[in-house]
Amino acid sequence: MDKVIENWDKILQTVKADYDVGDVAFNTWLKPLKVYDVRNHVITILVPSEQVVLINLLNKKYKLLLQVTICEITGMEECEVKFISPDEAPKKEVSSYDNASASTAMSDIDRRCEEAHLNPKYIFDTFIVGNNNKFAQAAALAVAESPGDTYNPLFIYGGAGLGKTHLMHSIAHYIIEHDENSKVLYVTSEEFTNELIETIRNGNNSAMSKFREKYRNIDVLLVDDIQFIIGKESTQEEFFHTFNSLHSAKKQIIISSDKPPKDMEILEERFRSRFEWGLIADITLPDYETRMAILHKKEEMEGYNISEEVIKYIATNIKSNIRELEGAFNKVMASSKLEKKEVTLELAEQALKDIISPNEQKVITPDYIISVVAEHYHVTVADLCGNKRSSKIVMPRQIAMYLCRDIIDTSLKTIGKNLGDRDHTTVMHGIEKIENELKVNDNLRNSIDTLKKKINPQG
Ligand SMILES: Nc1ncnc2c1ncn2[C@@H]1O[C@H](COP(=O)(O)OP(=O)(O)OP(=O)(O)O)[C@@H](O)[C@H]1O
Repeated sequence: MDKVIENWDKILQTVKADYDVGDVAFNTWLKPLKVYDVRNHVITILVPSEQVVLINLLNKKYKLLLQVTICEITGMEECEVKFISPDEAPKKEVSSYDNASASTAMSDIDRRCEEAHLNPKYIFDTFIVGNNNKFAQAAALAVAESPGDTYNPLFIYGGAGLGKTHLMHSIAHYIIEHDENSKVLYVTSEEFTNELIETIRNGNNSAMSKFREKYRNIDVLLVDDIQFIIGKESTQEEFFHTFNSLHSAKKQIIISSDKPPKDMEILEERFRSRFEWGLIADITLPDYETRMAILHKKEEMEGYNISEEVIKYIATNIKSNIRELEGAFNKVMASSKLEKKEVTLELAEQALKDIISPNEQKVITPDYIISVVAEHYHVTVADLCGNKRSSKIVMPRQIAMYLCRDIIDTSLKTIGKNLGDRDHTTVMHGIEKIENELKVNDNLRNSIDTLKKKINPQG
């Protein structure tokens, strides 16, 4: 056990060097893996939840390479590598021996990134730089290299699904990796609001002091989608004081929004001027070359080999949003797997017929709503469509049902079909559950509000 744990970093680095694994593939696939247990030559490896759907790929591409390298480095005669998802890790044992082992294997940096709720895939290495975002990327890197120094605050703005969150997480990852003492906190403005609502509801001073300590006693604060605090008075007030306190202590603040401060019509002047103190960087729509590069990177990271014709078809037709571009790519791949057919132009056209409309009007589909909800709650689309019953998955699943009905009036049957072939009565129950909860739960109302604006910013 100890030998595998002790040498885990070395094992991964050796696989990388000996088998020519590129940086992006390494950071995406190998780096997040943790040793969970070693027994009778079986090495159980914990796969992070976002990658669970891709366990097949790990088995196909990396299992053998890991087995050979583990034997080489530890001197074991033979071993069997087994990948498991966090859900399969037996709960009882996690709290004792194996948990200690797993956390030993997890580096301090990984732990801090996980605590900061950062998506391991959102790093500078996986961010494609094009004409649409090169200024924002350069500004982000400059801030990451010397936080609190040059541009404070950094204000990144742009339309939905264009990479603001990816860039913010990249900054946070970079700072955590390069400064072991830095205290970095990433929140969406929705999380900030919900936490404040909860604190106010508790109604005691110590809860409020705790909240303030959490947000004011840090080195870097990243607040995503600040536009959602507009009009929420207590949240604005609290954020204003948080901002002032951090800024005057020369702590770095990074904010994202869908518009520049000057166009945020009902933003109070005191915020507008503060947001303009530092640097404002925009991200615009990606051009054709950038869309192609993003699809190629996705193809490389997920280990596919798709014809150029199909990639061009997707890049030519999906122009407005990178989240949709990725969604279209995923849909084509899922269709090929489901129908057990090769990825051809014909298959892509068929798979995307609901998304690519002839008159180029933006179409909101149930699939798109499901993907936005999945991303928002840090779960995968496969989780929402699958059978897991943990509350972390059930609630977002019911929210997806509710939003499909509420925004595009999808029939119960179609919602069920899109969410893993569920029965219409299950869907009806899910929707009712959310409707009832909305009557009494401020946090949920706030979250649904945010999701609706994300899905249909013009709505
Ligand atoms: N330049 C890029 N290179 C690679 N992937 C990108 C790039 N820009 C965006 N993406 C991907 O597109 C998806 C959507 O990006 P992201 O969530 O960062 O958008 P956003 O601007 O924060 O959207 P929203 O305003 O709706 O929250 C993510 O999966 C992200 O990794």
